[in-house]
Amino acid sequence: MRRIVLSAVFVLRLAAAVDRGRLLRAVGLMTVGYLATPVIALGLREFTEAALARRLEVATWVIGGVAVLLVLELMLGHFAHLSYFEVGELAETTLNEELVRHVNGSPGLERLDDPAFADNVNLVREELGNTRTAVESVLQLGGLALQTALTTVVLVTLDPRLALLPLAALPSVLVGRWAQNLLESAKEASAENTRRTRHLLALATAPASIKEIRLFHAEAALLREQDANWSRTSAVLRRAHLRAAALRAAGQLVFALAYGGAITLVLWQAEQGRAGVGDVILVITLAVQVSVQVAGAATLLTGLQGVGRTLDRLTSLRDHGSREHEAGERGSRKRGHATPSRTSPVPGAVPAVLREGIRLENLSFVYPGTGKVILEDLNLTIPAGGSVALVGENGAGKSTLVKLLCGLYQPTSGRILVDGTDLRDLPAGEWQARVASLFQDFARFELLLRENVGVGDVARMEDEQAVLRAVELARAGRIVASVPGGLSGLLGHGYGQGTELSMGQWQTLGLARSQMREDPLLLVLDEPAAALDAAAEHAIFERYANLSADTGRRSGGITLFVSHRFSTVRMADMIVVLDRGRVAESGDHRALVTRRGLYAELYELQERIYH
Ligand SMILES: Nc1ncnc2c1ncn2[C@@H]1O[C@H](COP(=O)(O)OP(=O)(O)OP(=O)(O)O)[C@@H](O)[C@H]1O
Repeated sequence: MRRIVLSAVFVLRLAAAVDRGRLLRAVGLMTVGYLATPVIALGLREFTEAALARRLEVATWVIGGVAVLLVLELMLGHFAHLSYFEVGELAETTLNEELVRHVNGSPGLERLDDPAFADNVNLVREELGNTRTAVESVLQLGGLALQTALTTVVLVTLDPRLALLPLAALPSVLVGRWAQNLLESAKEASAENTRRTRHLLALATAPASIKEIRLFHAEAALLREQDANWSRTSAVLRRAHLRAAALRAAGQLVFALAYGGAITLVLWQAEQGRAGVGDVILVITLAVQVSVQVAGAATLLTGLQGVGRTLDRLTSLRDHGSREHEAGERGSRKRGHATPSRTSPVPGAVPAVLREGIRLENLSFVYPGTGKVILEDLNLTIPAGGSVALVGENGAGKSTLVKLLCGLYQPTSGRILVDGTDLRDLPAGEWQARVASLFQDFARFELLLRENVGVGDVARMEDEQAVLRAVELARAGRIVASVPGGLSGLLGHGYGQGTELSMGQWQTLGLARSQMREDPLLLVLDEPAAALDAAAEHAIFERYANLSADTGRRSGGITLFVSHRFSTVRMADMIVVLDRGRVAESGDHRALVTRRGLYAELYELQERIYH
């Protein structure tokens, strides 16, 4: 019950914060509407008494009044709905924004690797839609409470024993909540199975997997697996539904007995001459209203219980963020954040121009929540203004190193020094503002083409010249020409009939995105040409080698790229070979070939295959 009360208070506060005026209007309209219902019952009693006594004029006036009240009840409900519906939408938008803040609330990705956090995010995303109706539920509950109170007063004026009628409705409410808890536990117990069933359905219908599924004729196997999953889930749910139905029936039985008792009591009083026919009609009408009110309240309470759970999850996301923040503060105090750096003019400030470069000192990394060492004791100096190629087998740790350099993860031990300052001591947001990137798993922003590219530098997203320059640098002009509407053309089928692009074209736009920031201190291109043909990749790297020399001269910026194609890798000023999380060797192409180590072996192997 405490959770429901807290949820109701939270929802009302949120609604008042987003639109106090609309909320008050809805409360006023609903109060009048809800109070009309018991008054209608009183009117019906007066009408019956007047009609039976042949006081036709009074009967006509009363029934006219009842008709007006009925219309008012419906109209006010309708107008109240218009108000609270909009307040509900605004409240949901506010909570959506809060969710987005929690997911993106830290510069790193660590929180998304925490399974509990990721699970909560998924559940909140699925359930947030329900909070839209929470404002309505809370107001309706308030209205029902008022209505029941007035109904009880009217019943008590007839016979104090009739006050037991609304009380007799309480067991069905309590039992209803118990039944709901049973259902929720069953849902939670089968949550993993339900998610698996949904995942299988998504696999069988998503454009990304459908080609392989069709060619492998895997749809029957997927359906069988989905059926088996669903049978397991539905067995658990069926048992819970049966028990919940039995409990609810028991609760309703108590009320049914009280309902029968109330009618019998008033009929007996009528027989004794202590109550009129109008009173009998009044009690029958009010008893029906009480049962409707109680059933309504039980449903609304169940809904609010669900909203309470969503809010609990949101709170746990919020707490997660605070804990992370406190841990970060403690960490930076421990490292003595205030110690002035030797090379950085302002302690903790991102340098405007990179002078020395980036140094890795005994850098090791383990993904949070896992025990596997991915990078181990890396020591490396990447000079300012140079281009670096990272090579190594699949799973060697190249992308992981890239993510660490971007400040998306913190080293488990060791340091990354930017011109001598520990990256952890630089404001993460400021560092990331000087990083331009294209990741292996680049995003397909299904937006306008201008936005898809411009998001690489949000401040200049609408600057057509800046976007065109980035397009030109990435050689994406032909894509712009082929999309109807050019820069203003919509991409993808995500929410409209935009132009669908090939994988290589999406990636080329990703490249353009990475060119939006001028003079980045670090440009990372993680297999930026995996979806491009060899000639296009070669041309792009040649261009980037020249560009990085330009950027290097201006800002000392480093261009770091990951590639498996050695014909392009050889252009880099420095090549770093990673082998199972360690630096196997580093140097320029000539030095590494002369060394006749792992690089020379892999290079010669590719040369033999492709020439
Ligand atoms: N978010 C993550 N959580 C846990 N482990 C991860 C995560 N991302 C990557 N790994 C693990 O880290 C290891 C290195 O992955 P990484 O992507 O850095 O390799 P890579 O050298 O870039 O490989 P590839 O050439 O295939 O892209 C892999 O074994 C992978 O399973």
